[in-house]
Amino acid sequence: MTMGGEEVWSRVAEEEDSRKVVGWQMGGNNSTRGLGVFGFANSSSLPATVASVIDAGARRVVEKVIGLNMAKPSAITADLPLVRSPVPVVVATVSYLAIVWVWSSHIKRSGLKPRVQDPKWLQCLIIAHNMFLCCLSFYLGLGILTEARRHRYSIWGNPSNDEHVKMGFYIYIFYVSKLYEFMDTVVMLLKRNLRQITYLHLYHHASICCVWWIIAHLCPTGDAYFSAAFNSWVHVAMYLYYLLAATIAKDENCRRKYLFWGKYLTIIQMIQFVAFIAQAVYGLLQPASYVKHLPRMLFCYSISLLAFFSNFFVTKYGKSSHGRQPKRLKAD
Ligand SMILES: CC(C)(COP(=O)(O)OP(=O)(O)OC[C@H]1O[C@@H](n2cnc3c(N)ncnc32)[C@H](O)[C@@H]1OP(=O)(O)O)[C@@H](O)C(=O)NCCC(=O)NCCSC(=O)CC(=O)O
Repeated sequence: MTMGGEEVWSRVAEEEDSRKVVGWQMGGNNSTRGLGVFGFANSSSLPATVASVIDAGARRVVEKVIGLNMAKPSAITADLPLVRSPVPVVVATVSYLAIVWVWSSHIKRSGLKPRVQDPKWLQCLIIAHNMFLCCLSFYLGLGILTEARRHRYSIWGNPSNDEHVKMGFYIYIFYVSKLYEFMDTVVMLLKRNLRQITYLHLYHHASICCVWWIIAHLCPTGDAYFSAAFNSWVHVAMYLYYLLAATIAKDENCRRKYLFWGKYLTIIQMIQFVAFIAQAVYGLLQPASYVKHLPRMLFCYSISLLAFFSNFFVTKYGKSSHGRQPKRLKAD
C-alpha cells in the first residue's frame, strides 16, 4: 500500500512535532529527555537544544536540591509568559550577571569615577524608574492584602488554592517585577556607583527572580501572599528612599537631613527576613499547611539574606553615625 503526498507530509510534521514535545516535556524519564535533545540536534536548531537542556537542568535542580514536585504547576499561571518554562528566568539571570560583570569591568579598567552630577536624562530615568516601582509595589501590597482578606487567610498556614485566581495574578506580576528590578543595577552602572554593586546586591537580584519563578510556577496563592505583601510594602519605602536620594542635592548636610531614615529602612528589611524565617519555621512544624519542602527553601534563603543585610548594616552604619560612606572628592 502506498501513501499519498499529503499523508507523508503530515507524518513528517507529526514526527517533527513529537520530537519537539519530547524536548520540552521534562516529566518523562532520562531516556526520553535524551531523545528530546537529539531530536533538536537532528533538526539543527541549536537555540532550541540549549533551551531544552536549560529547561531540564533547572527543573532537575528544583526537584533534586529543593525537593519540589515540578510535575504539578499551578493552573493559574501554567500558561503565562515567563512562568511556563524556567528558560527565560535562567537566561535573563545569566545575561544580567554577564552584562554587569562586563560593564563594571569596563568602568574599572577605564578608571571612570562616580558621576558628581547626573545628566538630566539620567536623572529623569532614575526618577521614572523609582516612581514606577514605588507605585507598582503599592498596587501589589494593597491588592495582595485585599485578596488575602477576601479569602479569609490567616497570617500563616494557608494552603495553595488554584481557585484564588486574582491572588495568583498579583503574585505573577510580583514575580515579573523582580525581573524588571534588574534596572536598579543598570542605574548603579549608569551612575558608575560601583560601591553599590555589592555581593549582597548581586546575590539578591540574581536569586530573587528564580525563587519567585518557582513560587509563581507551583503555588502562586496561599502562604506566598505573606512574603509578597510584606516585601511590596518594604519596597514602597525603599523606592521612596531611592527617589528622594536621586532628587535631593548631593551635599552631606542634605543627605543627613533627608536620608537619615535609610538606617531604619535597613532595620525594617532585616525584620522582614526574620518574619520570613519565622514563617518558614511555622511551615516546617506544620508540613501540611503549604507546599511540602518550600518552607525549607524559604528558611535557608531568608537566613542568607539576613546574614548579608546584617553585614551591610554593620559596614555601613557601624562606623559613622549618619550612615554615609566616605565622600567622593573628584569629578570624573
Ligand atoms: C538604605 C537601603 C535601602 C539602600 O542602601 P544603599 O547603600 O544602596 O543606599 P544609598 O544611600 O547609597 O543610595 C543612594 C544612591 O542610590 C541611587 N539610586 C537611586 N535610585 C536607585 C535605584 N533604583 N537603585 C539603585 N540606586 C539608586 C541614588 O541616586 C544615590 O546615588 P548617589 O549616592 O550617587 O547620590 C539599604 O537598606 C539597602 O537595601 N541596602 C542593600 C543594597 C541594595 O542593593 N538594595 C536593593 C536591593 S535589596 C532588597 O530589595 C531587599 C528587599 O527585598 O527588601
